[in-house]
Amino acid sequence: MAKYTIGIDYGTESARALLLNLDTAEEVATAAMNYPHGVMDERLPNGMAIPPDWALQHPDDYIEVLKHIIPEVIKGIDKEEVIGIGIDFTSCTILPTKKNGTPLCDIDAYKNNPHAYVKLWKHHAAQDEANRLNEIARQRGESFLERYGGKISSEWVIPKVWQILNEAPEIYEAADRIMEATDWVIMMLTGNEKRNSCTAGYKAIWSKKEGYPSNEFFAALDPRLEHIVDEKLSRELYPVGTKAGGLTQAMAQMTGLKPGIAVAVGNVDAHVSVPAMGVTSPGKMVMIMGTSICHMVLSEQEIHVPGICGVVEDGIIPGLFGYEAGQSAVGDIFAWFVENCVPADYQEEAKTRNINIHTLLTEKASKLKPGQSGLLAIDWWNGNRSILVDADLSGVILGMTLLTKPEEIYRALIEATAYGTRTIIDDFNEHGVSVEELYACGGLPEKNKMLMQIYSDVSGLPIKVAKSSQTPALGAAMFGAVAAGKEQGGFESIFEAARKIPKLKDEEYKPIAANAAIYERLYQEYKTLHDYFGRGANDVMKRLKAIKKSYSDER
Ligand SMILES: Nc1ncnc2c1ncn2[C@@H]1O[C@H](COP(=O)(O)OP(=O)(O)O)[C@@H](O)[C@H]1O
Ligand SMILES: O=C(CO)[C@@H](O)[C@@H](O)COP(=O)(O)O
Repeated sequence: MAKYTIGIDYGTESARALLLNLDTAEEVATAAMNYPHGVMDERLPNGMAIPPDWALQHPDDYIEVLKHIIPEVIKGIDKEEVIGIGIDFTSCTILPTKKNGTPLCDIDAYKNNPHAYVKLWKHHAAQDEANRLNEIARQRGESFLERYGGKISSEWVIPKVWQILNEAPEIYEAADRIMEATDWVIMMLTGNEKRNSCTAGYKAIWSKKEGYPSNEFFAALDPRLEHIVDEKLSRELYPVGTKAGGLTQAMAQMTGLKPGIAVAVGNVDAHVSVPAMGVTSPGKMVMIMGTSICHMVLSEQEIHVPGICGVVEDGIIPGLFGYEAGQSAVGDIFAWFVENCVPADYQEEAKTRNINIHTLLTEKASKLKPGQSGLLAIDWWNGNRSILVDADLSGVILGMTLLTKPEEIYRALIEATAYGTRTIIDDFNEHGVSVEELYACGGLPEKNKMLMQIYSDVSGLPIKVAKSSQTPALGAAMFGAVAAGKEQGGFESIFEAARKIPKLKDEEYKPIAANAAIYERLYQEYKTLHDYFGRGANDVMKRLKAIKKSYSDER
């Protein structure tokens, strides 16, 4: 009898399911569904306006998608053959719930309060709280700061929860639990609150050696936060690959699966992608390239690298220190350009030729040489995650003239994101976490070869590409097989899974020397601007943002 597992990848706009044949390593079927409520960044379901920099989701969507995508991938196989499920999620994505897991936004008394909903990873409205947290942590000499590159991001658990407390204390009070969405879905699937140590490590300031920050630290932030860990989070955490429990009868009925099959503890999209590319050793950076990019590296040592998102022992692969850095907008910047800045004759040409605007712009941009447009951009359309860790920074395009063409701007934006990645690679190398090769997965490597060549030219490194178009879902399915265990037909460890399952494409991108030489000069210019706008020499971006905010405060 064949053995299968299912991986579910919860992305920003949609969830994807993948059915993996454990004997042949074949991805038998995939299915995707957009979240019915999408990303709520302007209005709540009742039409109420949401302030700027917010990004919410509806937790009911996470269950709704399962009703459709799981039955779709298991069509045609015997459900007895599916032995496990793993999931991965965008993170840090959190929600307030009652003790039994009921989300507060599903309770009439709270459904009109935006703080009762899921705060998506790219909710950037807790920057004030993050700034205060960092200030207080620095004053107190808190050792945890170093593990997180010197700063805690506004995207993470504590700033987000503190924002709830500041702006909606009644929601903080009513929440018995504040959960990562990945742990919440696992609770819904198994009935068990078994939280994973990966999200706690990267997003909630927990470490295997030191645990959470002390209650005194939380009290120094706000006396009402003193017992946040025991009252709203949990000190009981389980390493990735652990079985969280068996699939409940109700969920089995809803999805068409067999009750009791193994469900792995929750995981994160970027982190599951590392073994899903076959990477289980140092020196190789895995880039998950889509709306944003996450940069993941392993090392045998714990080194404090400034500006990264974090280093967590066992956070990606057991026995190694897992490093994460990232850019909070990449594909999203190109999407913004396509939606807002493309003239009618380009739209018309794309329509006549039946190609999408990205393809048209890329075709035109491919004819340009590095530096030929005279443009240089900074990629901070959604703030800067690494290495400045500042959501209040914004984008720049420099060098525009009356002759500047859309494809020149499009290429400059792609180059800007490549410089952002180069800054991160240099930061790791300079601090002793070596990056010698790049491994790429996600939507962008599939969609844009020019972009991949630019990344190789700008970084000066070769790039290998995943064969799977659903690498996170594949990784989640691999962890599902580890949770099921060898006896059930799964795997003994994630190392065994990473040896047997992943495949790479034959094509590999290699730097083109002539391009790399010009990009080196352009990158030096980027670095000068990066430090000028990003390190306090000129805080114009923050001043502009403050003026902009004064309008929304008036409302
Ligand atoms: N041909 C293209 N070239 C560059 N970017 C593209 C192209 N087509 C789509 N995109 C961008 O890819 C992103 C989606 O990437 P994908 O990996 O599919 O999504 P996600 O990050 O949500 O998993 C969008 O932000 C979109 O703007
Ligand atoms: O930050 C993380 C992982 O730590 C990601 O979940 C976040 O960047 C969202 O990724 P996507 O762009 O939705 O693939």
